[in-house]
Amino acid sequence: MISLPQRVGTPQPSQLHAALPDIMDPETAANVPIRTVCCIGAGYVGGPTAAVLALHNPHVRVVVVDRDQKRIDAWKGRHLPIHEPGLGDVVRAARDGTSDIEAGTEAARQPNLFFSTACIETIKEADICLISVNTPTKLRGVGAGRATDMAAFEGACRDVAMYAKPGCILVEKSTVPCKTGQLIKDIMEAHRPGVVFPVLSNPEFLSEGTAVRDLMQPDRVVIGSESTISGHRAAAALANLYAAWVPRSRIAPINIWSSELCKLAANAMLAQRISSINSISAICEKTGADVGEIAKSVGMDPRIGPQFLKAGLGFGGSCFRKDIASLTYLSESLGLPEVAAYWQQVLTMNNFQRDRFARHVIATLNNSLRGKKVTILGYAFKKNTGDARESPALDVIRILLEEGPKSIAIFDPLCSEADIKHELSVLEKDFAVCKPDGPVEVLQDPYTACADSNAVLVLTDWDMFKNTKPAPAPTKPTLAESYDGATPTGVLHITPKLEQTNLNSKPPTPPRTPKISPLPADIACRLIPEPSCPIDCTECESSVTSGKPFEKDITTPLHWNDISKIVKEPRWIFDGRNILDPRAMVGMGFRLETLGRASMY
Ligand SMILES: NC(=O)C1=CN([C@@H]2O[C@H](COP(=O)(O)OP(=O)(O)OC[C@H]3O[C@@H](n4cnc5c(N)ncnc54)[C@H](O)[C@@H]3O)[C@@H](O)[C@H]2O)C=CC1
Ligand SMILES: O=C(O)[C@H]1O[C@H](OP(=O)(O)OP(=O)(O)OC[C@H]2O[C@@H](n3ccc(=O)[nH]c3=O)[C@H](O)[C@@H]2O)[C@H](O)[C@@H](O)[C@@H]1O
Repeated sequence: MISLPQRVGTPQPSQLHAALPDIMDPETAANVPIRTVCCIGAGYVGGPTAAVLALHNPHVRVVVVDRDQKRIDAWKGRHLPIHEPGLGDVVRAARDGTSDIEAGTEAARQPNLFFSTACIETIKEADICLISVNTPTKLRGVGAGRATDMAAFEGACRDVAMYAKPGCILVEKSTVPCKTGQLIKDIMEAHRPGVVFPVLSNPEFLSEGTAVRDLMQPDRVVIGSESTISGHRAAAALANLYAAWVPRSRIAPINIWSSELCKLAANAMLAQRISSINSISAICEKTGADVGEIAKSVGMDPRIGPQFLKAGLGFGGSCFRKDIASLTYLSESLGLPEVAAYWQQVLTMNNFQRDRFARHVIATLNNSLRGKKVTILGYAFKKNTGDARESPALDVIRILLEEGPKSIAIFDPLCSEADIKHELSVLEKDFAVCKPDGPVEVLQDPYTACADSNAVLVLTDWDMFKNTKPAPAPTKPTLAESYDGATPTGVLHITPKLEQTNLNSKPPTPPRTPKISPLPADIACRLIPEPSCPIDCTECESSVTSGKPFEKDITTPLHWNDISKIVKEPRWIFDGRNILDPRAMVGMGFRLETLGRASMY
């Protein structure tokens, strides 16, 4: 059990402390001018958040620091360390500045986004420090497997406590257990007794693959603060930075404990919907009901809504599982075992889903994988990201390996071979996994991966794997269909739609993706050209001299018809994401198994 501080959560300031300054009043923010922001942690949250913040606050210096030199170098270079639609342009505008259109008429934008490993020096200069370091699950010791490992977070707080200017605002951007604000105050007090460091909670709600859109047009920006004058002033200063592009009506000042807990609650509730529909999918398979039809009809009830009702292998990624684990641990620590058990069941159902999928594959292949090749199409935990962390594919592969397959070939359009192998290395204690000794091979070409395969498993919902009929394109792209994040004033670029696959012909190659940019047109047209990569750049997929773009191809549809000719009879396909059109697949000679439908194909 963890011992939580006994101080009571702060009541709503507006109700009890009429004399406190109004957080949403720009006048309040004027008391705390922000010139330098330090963002600690240059990962999936820190990098994009800092870039969007810098883009919209050109007069504020934003410095992202990380201990990982390689990551920082990547942020400074042409190949950013993470793939997010539109992110490259945002980083370029803020990091490199823009050129004048006509010298003398319009001033060029000066660079105001910087990346550095000089953590301490940057913290010393900062008016505000956003902590966006990793907060994974503890692997050993008290609470192992459930409690949050706060080592990185505490380390960052200590650095701020020791080196920041008095009055520097410390912001929890990482997802942390409820009451972490108190822990921070205790760390600050231990290192700098008597010095005021306002602490805010400002959880991040972005999703990978749509991070720039989510940051550009957030549903809400939650700012949790203490009910003190300094707390309110600090919250007003942070709100003011966001107000540069977010309508103030979408900025929600709340009490700090609510803010910390609302992040865990939001992730838990989203994950709960996925487990709920997945539980129904298991019933569907035994009854002849179709989970897709159920999700559609249930989601038409406006009280329920259609989102997060897609049945499949269950949720993966670095956050849902660990945040629910953290919530169950918190509940138990508070003496609420029933609450802990309730949320634990969401995780149990998630494991059940991928477990029964993998076991169904094995059962269908006559309960033996000896001498057989299995192909995994898609490793990323969802489409449009190269993030290989906590993918459902890992659990599926673990179960398949128990059956001693001849080989497992993996293809993912974006996840790097190194990242996939790093994830698979956790299996090494039980199996020799990767070649040359083990059976697993990561391949760059989906057709080579599928050749001579006894079963092809679709484990990520990549658009390029789909063969379903797209919805008719609207005359004007909606924001969701645009670059995945253009601002209303920005340049809208339409993501190419996949054409319907004719059963007997190759799907047409879509037109090359137009350049995608979330930037307003006047900035987009003034980006400073990036220097070419050196000819031997290891990050480039192909040499720049070949004339090919160096971005990985995530749009060219897979030619299922070609795959039907190279896999082994009876051409088993197991669709773990329900993205394949059964009739089209059967028409090409495949035998298709899906989740949430009785097996009839
Ligand atoms: N990945 C996502 O989509 C989202 C993540 N979150 C939360 O945001 C936090 C960060 O997540 P990610 O960005 O995915 O993590 P990440 O692992 O991609 O990045 C964290 C970075 O922090 C650096 N770091 C750790 N300790 C440091 C220190 N003391 N000084 C300087 N750098 C340090 C690491 O080197 C790493 O590069 C987590 O709490 C996560 O739960 C919240 C919303 C979305
Ligand atoms: O705290 C976080 O890290 C973030 O976690 C999720 O974002 P993310 O994990 O990037 O991606 P999601 O789109 O939520 O998908 C998570 C997993 O659920 C799966 N999923 C999603 C939706 C669905 O209907 N069915 C389903 O199986 C996805 O395939 C994926 O494996 C939340 O959506 C974000 O709001 C949150 O900020």
